[in-house]
Amino acid sequence: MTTLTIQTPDDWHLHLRDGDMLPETVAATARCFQRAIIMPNLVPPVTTAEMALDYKQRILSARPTGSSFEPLMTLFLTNQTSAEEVRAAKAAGVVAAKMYPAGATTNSASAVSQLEALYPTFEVMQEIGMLLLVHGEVTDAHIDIFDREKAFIDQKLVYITEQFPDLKVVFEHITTGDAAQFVTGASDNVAATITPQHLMLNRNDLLVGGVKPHNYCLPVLKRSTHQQALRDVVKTGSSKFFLGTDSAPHAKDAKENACGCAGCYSAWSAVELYAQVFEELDALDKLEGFASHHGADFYGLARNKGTITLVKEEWTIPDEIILPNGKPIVPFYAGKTVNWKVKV
Ligand SMILES: NC(=O)N[C@@H](CC(=O)O)C(=O)O
Ligand SMILES: [Zn+2]
Ligand SMILES: [Zn+2]
Repeated sequence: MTTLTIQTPDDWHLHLRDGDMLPETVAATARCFQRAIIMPNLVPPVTTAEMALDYKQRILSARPTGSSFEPLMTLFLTNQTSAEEVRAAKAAGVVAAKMYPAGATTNSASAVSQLEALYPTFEVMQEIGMLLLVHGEVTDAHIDIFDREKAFIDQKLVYITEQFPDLKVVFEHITTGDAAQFVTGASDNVAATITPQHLMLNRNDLLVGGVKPHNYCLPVLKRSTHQQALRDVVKTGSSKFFLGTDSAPHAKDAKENACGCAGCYSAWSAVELYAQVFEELDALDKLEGFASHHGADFYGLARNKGTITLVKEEWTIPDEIILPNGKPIVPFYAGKTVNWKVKV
């Protein structure tokens, strides 16, 4: 196969950041995605309906001329998020609320430390049809970083999904066979996003032959058996799994640092890298469902009308991207060859 046309895809997990970064990040995603779920972990985080609407305007203003890209906004949950705020967000068109355990990842210091305090809020979300998106890792110091996703399932997610059976939950950026198995066995109200890096890489790609800071993201890459389990589950074509790049840019000097930031900036090549993975799996016929159907269906939104065409064509991801402020970012898979390209 040398060309592949699919309905226009959406990115169900994306970090665009803010300010100076927006012209770069919005254009990179709008090149092939129609919509994206915009993560709210700014500084300060997007905790109110009003902040979400303001942020949405900044994103819309940063779109390239002629782009019809649609940001879908989310609310950042804290211990204090009230049911009223969630209702106001829903009325303002916010589609989901994001739960980060406090300290789990980038800019999550003010996130949730008392999950139980949010149960009345979950009750309201369930009632009004606001989705719950979770960064599924516990943060207890004594839990090994490679076990934090599994511990989150056992300690939190089983309980949440049982107590709130009508709440739609997206288990974001899953990294383990345990998560794939949990989601597969859970009700139709539970789904998951999967990133390109967790399908393509395992922890050897992070740690063997020198530490590779540009492959460092959270949840951290796991052993190859988990990578294989994620590849197996997307190959099934199950509608519970869909595309979420977790494209998460950080300045080059913040990644190549004694205390490097977590996040891979994959927007430049994400849809092509997914195509490469599905081709390796001999499952290119499953790409469209994963990229363009399952997410919209789960969110209860219409599927996109347009199409994109991928062409079998080798190209090399740039070593660096220079932001308008002169700062470099190293994209995910920098300097490496990709064998599909979106035709523009
Ligand atoms: N995935 C990451 O490694 N980083 C994300 C945060 C997140 O999605 O956990 C970021 O905002 O940088
Ligand atoms: Zn996360
Ligand atoms: Zn993320």
